[in-house]
Amino acid sequence: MQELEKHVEPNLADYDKRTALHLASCEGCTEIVVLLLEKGADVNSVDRWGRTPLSDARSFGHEDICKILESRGGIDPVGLDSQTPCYEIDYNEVGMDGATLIGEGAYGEVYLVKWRGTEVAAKTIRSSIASNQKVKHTFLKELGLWQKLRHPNIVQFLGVLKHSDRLIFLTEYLRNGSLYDILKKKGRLDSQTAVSYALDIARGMNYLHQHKPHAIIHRDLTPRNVLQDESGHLKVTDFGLSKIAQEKDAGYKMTGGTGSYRYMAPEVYRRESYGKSVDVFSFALIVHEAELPEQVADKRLMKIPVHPYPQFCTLNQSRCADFIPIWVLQFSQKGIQDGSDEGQVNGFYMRCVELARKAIGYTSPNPIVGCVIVKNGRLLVKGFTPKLFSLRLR
Ligand SMILES: Nc1ncnc2c1ncn2[C@@H]1O[C@H](COP(=O)(O)OP(=O)(O)OP(=O)(O)O)[C@@H](O)[C@H]1O
Repeated sequence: MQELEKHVEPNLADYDKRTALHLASCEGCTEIVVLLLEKGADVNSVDRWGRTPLSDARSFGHEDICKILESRGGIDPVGLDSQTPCYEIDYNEVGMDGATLIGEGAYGEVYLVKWRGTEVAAKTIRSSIASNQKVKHTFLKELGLWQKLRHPNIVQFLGVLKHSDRLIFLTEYLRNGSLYDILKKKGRLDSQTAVSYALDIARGMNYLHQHKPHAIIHRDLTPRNVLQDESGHLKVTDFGLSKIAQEKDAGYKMTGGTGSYRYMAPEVYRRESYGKSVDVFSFALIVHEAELPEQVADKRLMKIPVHPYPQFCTLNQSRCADFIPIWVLQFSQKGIQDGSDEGQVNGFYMRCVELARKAIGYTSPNPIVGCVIVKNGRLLVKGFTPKLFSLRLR
């Protein structure tokens, strides 16, 4: 303190590039941490091992100092590799006893709970999944990545519950449910709504694909993983978690019933190498499902069988990018016999097939989802009629 009073530079570092703030954070000297920050110490000074003062405060369990550093913009770049990479929330702060069950997915149940006076969603992970240490580590790593993301079309991650015998994490709560629920209720969407939804999803996905230093690939983009907020906007959730399904002995069973396979690019469930285009594949299928003509949505879409593995039509055996879900192809070949305008419906499906084909065959490093939203302020999805899909952005 005396040295600081004598105007000694607060960011002075030793041979290992460790500053006074690193030391005070390790030692749990709260007052000195506050003083150093007041005197202009760099909250994110990085030592020889890549650790910031926040990394040190976390390692030594000085929670009050962590809060101070975080409130000043402190980050923990090594956090992802530590045992608990996620922001932790005390179990006792969350009223799990009065929780309301919202739904259940492949990972476990989802509850509506209150945390600090706010309604949030608590996602519980089955013990058959979380009891495998390797799987749990992968899970926490994915959540650690999720917690760093901030975007209006991405569901906000809040933290992991500590002092809980189960693995539970909190996200913001979206009271309008999923796009799956919306499509089930409405059957089909008018073109303006479909475009606006497509834009929301595209914006969220574009943010994930532009993530640095590596793109975040969703791998399991489905209408169930797109939720709607009170204002009607859509947000993407659960990205990266399908990696768990790829862990050996993960205890994870992808729910054919929820239809994940229907939207999943073949490369993913076949565990082949893949890139951003697998999300474009899913995006394309969701967009044309949302925009199906009414008669098709009512009489055909609901009858699409859910396969444990979808049947795929091979156009060219050598490349998995040439697979098209058979139901898209069947519709395009058979047409509709229920007194509808056959030519029109056939034409629509041909465009769907074309779009799916383009999406899965897309190999350029430029994210096609990004292209969708930026072209001259208009939404352009090739394969759909420009009239429907080039409405002005809001
Ligand atoms: N943050 C949230 N806010 C509101 N409802 C949510 C939230 N997260 C999930 N839900 C709802 O909880 C239910 C279960 O969600 P969950 O993500 O566990 O599984 P899923 O996505 O339906 O299926 P799968 O695990 O096979 O992808 C869904 O009906 C979903 O709408």
